Amino acid sequence: MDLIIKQLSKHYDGTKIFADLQAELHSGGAIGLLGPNGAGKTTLLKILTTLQKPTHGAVYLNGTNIITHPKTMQAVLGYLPQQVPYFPNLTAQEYLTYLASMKGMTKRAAQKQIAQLLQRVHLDQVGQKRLQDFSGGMRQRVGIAAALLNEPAVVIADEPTTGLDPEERVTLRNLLAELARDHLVLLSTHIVSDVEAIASQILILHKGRFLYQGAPNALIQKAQGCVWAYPVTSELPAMSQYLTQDTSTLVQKPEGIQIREITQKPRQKEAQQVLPTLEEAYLGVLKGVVPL
Ligand SMILES: Nc1ncnc2c1ncn2[C@@H]1O[C@H](COP(=O)(O)OP(=O)(O)OP(=O)(O)O)[C@@H](O)[C@H]1O
Repeated sequence: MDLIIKQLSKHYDGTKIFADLQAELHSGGAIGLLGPNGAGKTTLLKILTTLQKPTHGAVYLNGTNIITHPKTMQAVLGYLPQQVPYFPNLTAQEYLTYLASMKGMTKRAAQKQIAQLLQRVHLDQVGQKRLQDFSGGMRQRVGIAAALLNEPAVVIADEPTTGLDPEERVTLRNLLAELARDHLVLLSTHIVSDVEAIASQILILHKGRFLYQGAPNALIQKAQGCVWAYPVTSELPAMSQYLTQDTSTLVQKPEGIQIREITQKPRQKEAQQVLPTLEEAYLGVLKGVVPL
């Protein structure tokens, strides 16, 4: 599966959200769309899912423009929206059966597929429980099962891990990673560790354009020389003096406390260059410190 984005722009009431976006997305490894709050990730995903029209531009799915031929995308799409529709009184099984009938599946096909999907998202033991008794992570997994009804080839998930505890987040992203083996999986997030764990390609959307697209490790390489660390000896309450810039973080190490700074010119003489994390590389891109 190939999804090609060509000169895509979106304006709301004359305000530009993004302009002239270009990208080539291929199946085989999840694709992470990263960007701060308000960058336009949801707007872009809604255009890719054909829920919204762009102001200009085209998106080709295996060569067909889905802006002019939305059914081409709708026929192969599984979408996990930011807010999974919530029917508290339905059991997981009832909810999925209802959605399957909306998608025109026969009762028999639906029953078989729902049983398989509940197993795939590790909810087969609780299929008869009401959604009101599910945790946030379990509801997100019901959302994934719903997105996978009718065996879509493209899965698009909008901030799927937001609000989940660390264990639920790992379960969900492992599920997305597994799906990415045989689906085109695109997920948006502002949480770098989500894409770090599963994405083979990342797109960074900021100030209306893609600042970076490529492999996560290539971004880390670009950020070499932009992250510096130095030890500090003060007690924790006095640390705030080192953290006055939003490019600095405090890190607890077995040997003591370190300040890590994203900059080309460290302020402290004793600072040593260190290997950037993906999160630091991402922040460095947003702040214009990492040369692209
Ligand atoms: N229907 C709309 N009309 C006008 N402006 C809108 C509309 N929908 C979104 N916007 C604006 O577009 C910008 C991008 O919003 P969007 O929800 O796409 O960002 P996002 O990256 O998904 O953010 P978040 O991570 O907070 O969900 C925001 O400034 C938002 O206020």
